[in-house]
Amino acid sequence: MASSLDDFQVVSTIGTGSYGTCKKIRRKKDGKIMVWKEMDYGAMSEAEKQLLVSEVNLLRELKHRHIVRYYDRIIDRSRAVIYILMEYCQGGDLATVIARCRKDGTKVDEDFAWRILIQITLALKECHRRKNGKSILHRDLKPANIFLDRQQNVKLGDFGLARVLHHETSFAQTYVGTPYYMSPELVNNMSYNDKSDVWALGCLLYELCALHPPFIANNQTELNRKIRIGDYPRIPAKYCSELDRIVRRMLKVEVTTRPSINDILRDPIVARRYQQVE
Ligand SMILES: CNC(=O)c1c(C)[nH]c(/C=C2\C(=O)Nc3ccc(Cl)cc32)c1C
Repeated sequence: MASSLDDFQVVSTIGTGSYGTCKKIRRKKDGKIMVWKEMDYGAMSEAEKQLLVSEVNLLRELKHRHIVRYYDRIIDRSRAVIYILMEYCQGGDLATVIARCRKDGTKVDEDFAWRILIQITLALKECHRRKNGKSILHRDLKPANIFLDRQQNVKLGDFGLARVLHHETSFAQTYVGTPYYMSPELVNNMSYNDKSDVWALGCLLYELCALHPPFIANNQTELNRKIRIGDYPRIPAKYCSELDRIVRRMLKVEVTTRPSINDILRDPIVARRYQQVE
């Protein structure tokens, strides 16, 4: 039976972004804690609304232990708002973890970094696995879209909708984030592909260790130049050379020499760590 707004009680607001607002909610019938993401589609064109519907339908297909579970959607046509109901991740997001480490002057444990690498790689493997010809590329991999459940398992969230939100006429086009994770092929106006997610994963791992992205600049032109060159300092010395080597593989400027998600999982170092993490 389809959900309705009256089936839920809002507990608190847990995040806001260019897309809308995230709220912690409780289902009245059984007390189950969930999250809904409220998105105002009133300013969207018909094409964008169609894209939003197809993206949300794709979310329904993604059932994986390292992907934030999609449960349902509620459409309030009177207010032109869609509510996307998803799994609650008690550990919050990785952006908050990194900000806390920066504030406290601490670093994340190496084991945690390996767990993030392996579990997000497994999530991306599921997304890149072709489903009736449709590959679900994430397009917006960043610390704020990586979540932790109560058992510190890692979950990839906030899917696909990036294509709608970054659409040229979309209300969310007021781009709030600097695209630190933009791949060289995107800087060169080539198409997004599954190795662009690998580049973004490399940037994410680098930022998790160094507490800042690999490529930083004061303006887009300078950032694009640095990304094209692909030059950046090693991750902090406290992290082993094996982790540094994996990050360097993912940050290969040339797409053809950059590993695929399956190449990463086949890497002997990752395979050995995989046994410890899963
Ligand atoms: C400080 N962060 C939090 O307290 C927090 C917690 C405990 N959960 C979240 C966010 C989500 C959460 O718990 N489940 C989610 C599913 C999709 C999206 Cl886009 C976000 C979430 C956040 C931002």
